[in-house]
Amino acid sequence: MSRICIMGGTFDPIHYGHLVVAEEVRHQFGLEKVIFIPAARPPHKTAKEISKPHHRVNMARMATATNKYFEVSTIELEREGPSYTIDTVVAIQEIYDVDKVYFITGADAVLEILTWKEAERLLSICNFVAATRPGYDLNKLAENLKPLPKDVFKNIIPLEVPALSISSTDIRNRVREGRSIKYLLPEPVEEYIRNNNIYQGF
Ligand SMILES: Nc1ncnc2c1ncn2[C@@H]1O[C@H](COP(=O)(O)OP(=O)(O)OP(=O)(O)O)[C@@H](O)[C@H]1O
Ligand SMILES: O=C(O)c1ccc[n+]([C@@H]2O[C@H](COP(=O)([O-])O)[C@@H](O)[C@H]2O)c1
Repeated sequence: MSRICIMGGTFDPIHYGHLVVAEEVRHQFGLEKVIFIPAARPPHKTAKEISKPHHRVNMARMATATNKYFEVSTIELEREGPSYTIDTVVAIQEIYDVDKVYFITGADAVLEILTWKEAERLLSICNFVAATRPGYDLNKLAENLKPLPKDVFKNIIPLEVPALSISSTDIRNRVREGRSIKYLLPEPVEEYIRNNNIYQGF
């Protein structure tokens, strides 16, 4: 039975914050594969702010090309409607014949998980890794997720990762304002953003 992990995100664009979290989880849990899954329509974000899926997929592919454990799946782009994680996890479990997948979130996302579709069921079929992220306090996890039964809450595994105060929002703002994005994301992605004029009009 394979041990695989999903890193879901809007990835607009993918950056070193995502990559360092994914690599840390892969190594700590001895996972065979990390599948980056760009969301077609992230449930909590409005469509007009988001770049076209093919750009986000291309950037994710470039960023992950040098890590043999990383791959990118377009599974959420092939589905209609909002990209709910519960649907993705169930589909991945069927495709890979895994018992429980690991799903990675940063602290900001996991602190809001009770607003996700079928949160309790999702947490009971997954191992959820909650990575530390600068600006968000994982110590609030127990307080925020108090309504969850204890045996479900225990499926959330907090993990300290090297702190990178990088966000896609900041990168988009920098591009729009003509500021440098060097060293915040892999060079091929930086070049792709430049060549395709992404984020200029955001
Ligand atoms: N610097 C970071 N450190 C830890 N986790 C992160 C970091 N950046 C993103 N993540 C996590 O990666 C996942 C995907 O994030 P997402 O693609 O929305 O990036 P983002 O930088 O948060 O984007 P935006 O600024 O547009 O909201 C989320 O679970 C998020 O918490
Ligand atoms: O399933 C949900 O209801 C749900 C609600 C919000 C976010 N998510 C997922 O969480 C991941 C990170 O989301 P985001 O918006 O921070 O990029 C991404 O894979 C989203 O599809 C999922």
